[in-house]
Amino acid sequence: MTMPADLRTAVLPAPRPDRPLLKVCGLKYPANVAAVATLPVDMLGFIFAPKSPRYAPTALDAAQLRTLPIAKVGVFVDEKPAVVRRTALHFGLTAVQLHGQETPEECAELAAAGLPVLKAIGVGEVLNLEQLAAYAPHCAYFVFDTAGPAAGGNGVSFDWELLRGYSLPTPYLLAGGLGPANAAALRHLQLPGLAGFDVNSRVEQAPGLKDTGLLQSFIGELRG
Ligand SMILES: O=C(O)c1ccccc1N[C@@H]1O[C@H](COP(=O)(O)O)[C@@H](O)[C@H]1O
Repeated sequence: MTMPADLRTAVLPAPRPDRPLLKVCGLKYPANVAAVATLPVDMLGFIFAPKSPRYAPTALDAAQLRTLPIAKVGVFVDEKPAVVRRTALHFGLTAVQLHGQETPEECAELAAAGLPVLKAIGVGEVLNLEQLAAYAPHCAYFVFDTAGPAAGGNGVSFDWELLRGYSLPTPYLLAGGLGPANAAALRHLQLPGLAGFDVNSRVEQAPGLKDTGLLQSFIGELRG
């Protein structure tokens, strides 16, 4: 099942030379989705992992998402590719973020079906870049997130210097505990391959409910 082009309401943004991309992840309430979509952000993320407190499908409005003219990224954890494709079609997702132990072959299968893949990589005290090479040809972006007790949304940052030696051609979003507390550091952060930032639990009032005021001040501080 290939994603029909006419059901896609947005394309996944490419890295920009003038500023870092910003993805706001973990949305679920339609009014909050609409409010965040008016901010100068590049991608919205929706969690389709049942164990997450940000699990979105029961609250989301599929018709709203299908027509929202912004890139929409569905986040899945070790989900069957057929289910990922069906969900993407139903909600009009632009791309999928695979946040579990998915293989390069699974990434390749979804990319071949017309769904750009963001592969999340949990980073601990070391980062094995050699293991990532097999994913690189099939992924639009990597998402480097802190390894932790939950698959994602742990709200904790890792040592970004681990990415200083990054040399793969795939750009990446930095994730893990990003928000107002580290906006100033992010503003000056320069790392090879860094395309932008992914914010989630540090910019919300409650799981799945983003704080638009906090986001506005974060964006202001990030972009100056
Ligand atoms: O947010 C979740 O609940 C979640 C659940 C399962 C997979 C991924 C999830 N979120 C992703 O986690 C990172 C970092 O989030 P945080 O800033 O540390 O809260 C982010 O990429 C989300 O996409």
